[in-house]
Amino acid sequence: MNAPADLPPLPPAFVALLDALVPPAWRPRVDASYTAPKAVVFRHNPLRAPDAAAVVAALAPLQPEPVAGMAGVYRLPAHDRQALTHHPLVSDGYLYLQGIASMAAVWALDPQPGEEILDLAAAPGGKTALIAARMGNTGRIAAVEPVRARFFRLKANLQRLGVRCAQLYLKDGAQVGRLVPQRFDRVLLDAPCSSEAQFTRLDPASWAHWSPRKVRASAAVQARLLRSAAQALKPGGVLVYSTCSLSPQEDECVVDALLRERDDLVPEALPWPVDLPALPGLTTWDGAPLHPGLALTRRVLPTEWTDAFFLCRLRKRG
Ligand SMILES: C[S@@+](CC[C@H](N)C(=O)[O-])C[C@H]1O[C@@H](n2cnc3c(N)ncnc32)[C@H](O)[C@@H]1O
Repeated sequence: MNAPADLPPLPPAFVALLDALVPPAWRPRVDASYTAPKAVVFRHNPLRAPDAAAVVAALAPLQPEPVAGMAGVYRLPAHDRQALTHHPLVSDGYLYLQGIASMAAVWALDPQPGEEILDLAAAPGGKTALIAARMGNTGRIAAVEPVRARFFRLKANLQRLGVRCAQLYLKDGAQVGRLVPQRFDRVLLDAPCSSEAQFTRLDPASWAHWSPRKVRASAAVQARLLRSAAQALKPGGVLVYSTCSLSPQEDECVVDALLRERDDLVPEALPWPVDLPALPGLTTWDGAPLHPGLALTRRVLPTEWTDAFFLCRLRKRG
């Protein structure tokens, strides 16, 4: 493998973002995460088989390590990724590869059996399936995805994973709040974003479509979707907003704009299942103050086993 110095550098504008956001104590670990493949995190799918230990034992000779604090979640070294990805237990839906921060978004949503949940940007369906698992396939999930090819992938994934409580809608999520205002107990908006979490110096194609302009365009889409998400939420309900972007314009700034528009939403602390490398959200950016409650949001840092992720939980006043 190439030494880090021989790998292509990250885009300068992105390095400037890391300079602004990542404290010096974290920086070597964050920088190293861009130069080596990551550990593989996956979860047992209780909708296919109830006993996680029995399913995971059948992975032998692979020897996953349980992730402390998250029942049914495991980790394997990066070199086992191919073997796991092509394993029949994965293709048959008993196990699902999913980043730990991605799972934490569903922990933050905290769906309860029997509730009505909106998943406003659902494909390929990893979070929809985890919501269904947390609800024991009871209640109802409305899963929205406007991109046709991704919609059918969502449908196939949910079938493979044994999800029976989801109804799928091929639709622009920005319209949903207007069509069904104050309908859902909980709303997840895992928004389309500039996907900065996917950057790796091992593959410069990972940032080929990224630019500060793309960040601005993503932020505009996110703002429309978040407004719709807030409108679709019942009084007293919980809204989780997440992105796999590090840019504050796509994260705190989008939430800040919503909190300026509506005074019925309150940031809440995230139920945090596991010791993740994360920082509190920003309360200033680019010289401007942001809503102080944004300190309760979390920015998961990219490390050897985590991807960058932003998580925010809001409660609508009852
Ligand atoms: C980050 S991905 C969602 C990942 C998904 N929540 C999961 O865990 O598998 C964002 C999704 O939003 C979809 N999307 C893009 N524009 C949208 C819109 N206007 N309304 C709803 N979803 C949209 C994208 O096609 C993409 O599938």
